[in-house]
Amino acid sequence: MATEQRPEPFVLRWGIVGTGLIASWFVGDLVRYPNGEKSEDNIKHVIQAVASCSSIEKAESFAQKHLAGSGIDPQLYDSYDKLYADPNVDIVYIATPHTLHNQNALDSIKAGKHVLCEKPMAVNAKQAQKMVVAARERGVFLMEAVWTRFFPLVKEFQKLIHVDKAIGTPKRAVFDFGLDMPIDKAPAGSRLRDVRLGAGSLLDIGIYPITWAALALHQHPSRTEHGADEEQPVVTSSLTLNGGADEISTVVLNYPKGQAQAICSSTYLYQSAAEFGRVEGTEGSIHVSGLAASKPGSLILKRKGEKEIFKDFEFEGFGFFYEADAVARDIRVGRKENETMPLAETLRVLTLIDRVRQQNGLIYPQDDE
Ligand SMILES: NC(=O)C1=CN([C@@H]2O[C@H](COP(=O)(O)OP(=O)(O)OC[C@H]3O[C@@H](n4cnc5c(N)ncnc54)[C@H](OP(=O)(O)O)[C@@H]3O)[C@@H](O)[C@H]2O)C=CC1
Ligand SMILES: O=C1OC[C@@H](O)[C@H](O)[C@H]1O
Repeated sequence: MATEQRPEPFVLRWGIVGTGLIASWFVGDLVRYPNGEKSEDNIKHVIQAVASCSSIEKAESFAQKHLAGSGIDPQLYDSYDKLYADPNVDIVYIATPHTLHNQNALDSIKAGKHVLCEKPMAVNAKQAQKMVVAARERGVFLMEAVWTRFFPLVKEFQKLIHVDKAIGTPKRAVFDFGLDMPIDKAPAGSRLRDVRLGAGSLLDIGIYPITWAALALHQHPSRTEHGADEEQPVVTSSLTLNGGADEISTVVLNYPKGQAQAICSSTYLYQSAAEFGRVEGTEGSIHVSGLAASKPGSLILKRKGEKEIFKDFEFEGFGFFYEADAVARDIRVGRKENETMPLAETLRVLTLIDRVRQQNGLIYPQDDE
């Protein structure tokens, strides 16, 4: 009797730049299923290298804490440049504060590496545009790591709205991301407080409600097949600044073509309710709950005159494997950008955020560069 052979997996070798909070969540998820158990597509992620710009000890301690026992033994570096030069690294995951993303990505691209860059891809659209041009010229993959877009719940959310038309025509979206971590309590020099590192709730967490508004009101799930509606909404906004960084943001988006509006808010002063957002349409509404707007866990579909439908999407881990698998699928076939998080969408959202910042005098030192 012939034994069934599992085909060789597609192996993607990651280089991790920065050893802070998000890097630990990301690698934790990737080593959770080291042999592609979670992957539908026979993909295997390997943490090939980890670099800390602080010290080799910091890289060692990161690997010890987050990779020990996983069977993965990454190459450790005390500089990002050494990691970019490592021929065994296929893709660089940039997990540094916002204002460093631009330089880290340009350096990675120059070294011929694919790049997955944490959100926001840059502090402004001008910087992001330079990154896009550099990646295209070098012929490497580039994506902003808006991981939320890759969750099965989000795919279902978009299908319900745009394919099934379950709530009729979507008219209004209200999404909030609040965290109880006031700027005054953040350590001096931390990325949450220091404007030189891009501090402020809008760039850090306000980006998610703006994402939800787009998903709800104007983005078809299979954009390239059906043609993207790139309508840039009219923006009205208000920011409350503390020490030059915004602690509260409210952004109202008006989509004249769709006769629809969104209210997107963020704050560092208060934890959002579990139900962090809803979209209302002519026939009903969809309510989304979870740990935060970045990590939704369940949704409720309420259709007028019908029983509510609750859908649970909980899973183990943070869920970064959905994003990582999507990136691997692209790289496996030579795609240079991702359909779910296209570069045009990164630029559109950052242009919108630039507008909000202009309206409210939120300036970062890097805006002059
Ligand atoms: N997708 C998501 O859900 C999340 C995304 N993020 C994004 O990830 C990025 C990093 O956030 P987070 O992990 O919370 O940040 P941390 O401050 O925890 O970590 C950032 C790391 O970047 C490196 N770094 C390089 N230069 C500096 C510098 N001048 N100051 C501080 N750190 C520096 C350090 O690593 P080393 O010294 O080892 O080089 C540091 O540990 C942000 O852009 C954020 O928006 C953050 C949290 C969640
Ligand atoms: O999901 C998140 O939660 C915590 C924030 O500081 C982070 O940047 C964001 O992406």
